[in-house]
Amino acid sequence: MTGTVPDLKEQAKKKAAVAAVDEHVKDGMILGVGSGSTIVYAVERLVERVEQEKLKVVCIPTSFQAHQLIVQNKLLLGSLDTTPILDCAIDGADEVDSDLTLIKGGGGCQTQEKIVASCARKLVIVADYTKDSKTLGEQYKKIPIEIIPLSHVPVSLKISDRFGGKTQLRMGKMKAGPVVSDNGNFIIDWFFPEGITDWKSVHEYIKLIPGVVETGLFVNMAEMAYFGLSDGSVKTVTK
Ligand SMILES: O=C[C@H](O)[C@H](O)[C@H](O)COP(=O)(O)O
Repeated sequence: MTGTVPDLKEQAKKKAAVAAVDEHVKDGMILGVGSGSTIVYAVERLVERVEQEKLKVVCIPTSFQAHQLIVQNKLLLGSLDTTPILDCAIDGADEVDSDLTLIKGGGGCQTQEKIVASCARKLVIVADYTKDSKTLGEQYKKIPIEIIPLSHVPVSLKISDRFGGKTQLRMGKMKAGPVVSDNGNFIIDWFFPEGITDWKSVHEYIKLIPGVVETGLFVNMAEMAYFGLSDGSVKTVTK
């Protein structure tokens, strides 16, 4: 059986990504391109459709990774400077609750992802079945928070004093020292305690702590989520 579970998960990511690109991408649109492993499948499908249907789609990246995917696949690269209003953004998530509140930033990209999503008429999430939860924390136990480097100790203290739980400065795997985001900042992972329900207030409180750049909580932003399931089907949830 070893090896079949990861394959199922990859298939589920791909199914969700293909379904979302097929339903939401239209000729002439400005599209936000998210970050992470699921979005790679969305870009693959986008490339197929652009080639087959001769679509003109301007792509706005949400990270260095997304920028590279767009450039390497010879898609049309745009920016928020020239196109600050997007028709749609397609992105992954680390966990999605039944209200479509999201945890994002497992790859440290939540700040640019949130900026791009905030400029889009709709945010569509693509994910596999392991991300589909009733409440946040069922599967993913932490909120990634991007911070200005010198603030990591006071920000961590303020979060754990107010809400409990435990914070951890994200450390590099190949790099000595902390992970540095695409914006030159650090990431704190906050392992939150059980029982939190008002994620909007949590986000607002943390966001106002000096030094915090952005949280990985996306509240009232996603309009629709596509989850690839283990049986090969796709579940959609609409706000
Ligand atoms: O920082 C990373 C992003 O928020 C990703 O969209 C998120 O971590 C989901 O990534 P994946 O599709 O690899 O699970």
